Amino acid sequence: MKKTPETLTIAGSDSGGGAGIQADLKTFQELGVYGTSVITAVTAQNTTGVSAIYPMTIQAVQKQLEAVGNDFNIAALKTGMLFNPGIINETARTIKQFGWENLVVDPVMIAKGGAHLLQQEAIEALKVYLLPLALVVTPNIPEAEMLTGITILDDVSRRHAAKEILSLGAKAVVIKGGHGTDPNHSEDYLLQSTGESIVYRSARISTNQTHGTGCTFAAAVTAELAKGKCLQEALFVAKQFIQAALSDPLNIGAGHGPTNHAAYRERGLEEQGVNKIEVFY
Ligand SMILES: Nc1ncnc2c1ncn2[C@@H]1O[C@H](COP(=O)(O)OP(=O)(O)O)[C@@H](O)[C@H]1O
Ligand SMILES: Cc1ncc(COP(=O)(O)OP(=O)(O)O)c(N)n1
Repeated sequence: MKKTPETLTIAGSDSGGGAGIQADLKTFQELGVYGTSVITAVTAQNTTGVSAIYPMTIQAVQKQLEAVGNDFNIAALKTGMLFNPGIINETARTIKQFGWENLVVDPVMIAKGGAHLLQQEAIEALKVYLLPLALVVTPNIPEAEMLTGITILDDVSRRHAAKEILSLGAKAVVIKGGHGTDPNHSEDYLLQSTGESIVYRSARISTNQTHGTGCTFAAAVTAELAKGKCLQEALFVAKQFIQAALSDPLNIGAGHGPTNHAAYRERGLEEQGVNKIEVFY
């Protein structure tokens, strides 16, 4: 009997479909896993920005988590926009209750247009309650800076920030390079609690179709973990997936358009040219 791995995303809804729950479910589907979802907030959002945020009540989050936990066999899960300390506490409590492993924490804080998707006072709750449960945390550069107070200017400060995040209890951290200053490359830096580090480097694609890159990347990692890949392999596939999604733009909307979630499946595993991923140990 065919057994499709079951996954969960705990995140906000993006009415524009490029980030949040919508990006996660599309990515899960593309990578061949079954996706369930717990919605933490509804955002009114399109490619030009976020115009309103409606957080769910803690009870609404709790009921969704229970419904999923009582019926599905979650092989891997991710968190995205969690918005406030109450939702974070409830999420952490339930993850422990159901014994869910393979947790990918994408510490979503600020959308591209500047909207705050995490309250300032929730950063502490994220650090104290959620990060210690994570198999991997996937901050972008500004999020890593907010979590640590360290300004990331070069490889040394990036490693320093990664170490600081590991000290909060996560087993691994990937500081993503989309906000980096290298005009030619985007580098994602993995540091594991074992001390092992890997750099995943791709060509930087010149495009404004970048809405939801972080959500899509973390969802791809989650899908691959659910299929039984180790973290290092899951990150490699996720980097390939996002590179394909960026290099074949859909050109939708007037602002930062969504990435193309179908590109990886449609174009296959192109490992040359713009889709080449280099790995440095
Ligand atoms: N212009 C780009 N070209 C190539 N890869 C990119 C580009 N922008 C982002 N990425 C990749 O997308 C993923 C998400 O990174 P990032 O944009 O830093 O996250 P976020 O969306 O959370 O801000 C990473 O794998 C990063 O390397
Ligand atoms: C509902 C929702 N969740 C997360 C985000 C942020 O997504 P991200 O992948 O970091 O992409 P950008 O906002 O930076 O494009 C969001 N916008 N909405």
